[in-house]
Amino acid sequence: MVEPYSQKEQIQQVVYRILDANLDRAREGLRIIEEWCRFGLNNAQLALECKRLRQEVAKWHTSELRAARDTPGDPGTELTHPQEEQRASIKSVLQANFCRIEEALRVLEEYSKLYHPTMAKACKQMRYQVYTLESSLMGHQRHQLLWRSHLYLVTSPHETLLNNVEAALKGGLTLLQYRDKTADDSLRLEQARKLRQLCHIYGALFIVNDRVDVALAVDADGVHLGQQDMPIAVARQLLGSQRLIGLSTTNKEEMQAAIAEGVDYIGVGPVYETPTKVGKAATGLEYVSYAAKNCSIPWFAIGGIDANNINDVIDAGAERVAVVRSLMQAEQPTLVTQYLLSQLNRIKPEF
Ligand SMILES: Cc1ncc(COP(=O)(O)OP(=O)(O)O)c(N)n1
Ligand SMILES: Cc1ncsc1CCOP(=O)(O)O
Ligand SMILES: [Mg+2]
Repeated sequence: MVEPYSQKEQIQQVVYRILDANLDRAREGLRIIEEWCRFGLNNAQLALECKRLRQEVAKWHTSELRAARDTPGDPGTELTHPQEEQRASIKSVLQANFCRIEEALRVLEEYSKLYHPTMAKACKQMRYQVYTLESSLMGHQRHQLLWRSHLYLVTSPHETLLNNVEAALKGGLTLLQYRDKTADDSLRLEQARKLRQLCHIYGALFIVNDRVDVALAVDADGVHLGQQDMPIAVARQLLGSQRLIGLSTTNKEEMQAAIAEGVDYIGVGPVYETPTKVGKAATGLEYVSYAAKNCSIPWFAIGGIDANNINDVIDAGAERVAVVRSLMQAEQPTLVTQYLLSQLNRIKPEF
């Protein structure tokens, strides 16, 4: 006759099942992240780190734990949240899976204290390593998208702000800056949050003008600073290495200083005088040509650029432009976005 499990043994079986399920969960999540690093980013270093973590997790997946598995008796297999059935972008897939791995490692850490204290310590360490991996990967994604972005919409206050931005996103915009010099902070935060959410859905980068605190509060991808704003070194300390910092420049000295200070991109202009930035002298196309020859980081020509003159700016060497009025005041922002992008993507003849 088979002896029934004692209460202690029953609890041990439950702990083993929890450990078994969460070891699987952590490995699966890591594999999902690894596939993106490998095939999506072609980044061997990040893929290798995922693989190393996967193998470290697997080391703890002993036959004793596997033997406790009881899939038919698990009421959790049928439980899914509607959000799990659809994801808006690769970013959401990655974020959801990082969350899954981190939760699984936290569960492993707590329950393995009842099983193997060394395993608990190892899981804690792995959780911190996954946080580091997450921030490197998200930083990498941001930089890749920044380099791929050729049109940058800087917003101005507008009654239909969200609609205009969404229309531009529909036209292929991948980089947005929230700029409002007069709103009070509660409106600023509310709008920043909504815009960030919109950008998230469309897989676009979201940058906040001037305000590092607002950028952090809404988990923006970065901040855009001017020459009179917070020093870059202080902003970098607050934002960390994985978020983007842009800086406005009007001449070659400012450009070289910005590169030396480690900003991720610069604004080049105002190329033309503009009512959006009253009193700021135009740099002209000369500075655009200088940037084309000398700037090693992404740069955006800005100031008075529209569908009529974009080709002059492109001919002066610009591959990326930033606009306010051209899109914020457009009747059909989707069409204008598509037009500006088509001009920026036009193949230049090689001489
Ligand atoms: C892409 C880009 N370039 C330049 C600016 C101007 O920034 P700044 O000089 O700080 O002026 P304000 O925008 O704060 O008035 C920008 N915002 N974006
Ligand atoms: C914020 C800023 N910085 C330099 S020019 C400019 C405004 C550009 O606005 P517009 O595209 O409407 O001329
Ligand atoms: Mg500023």
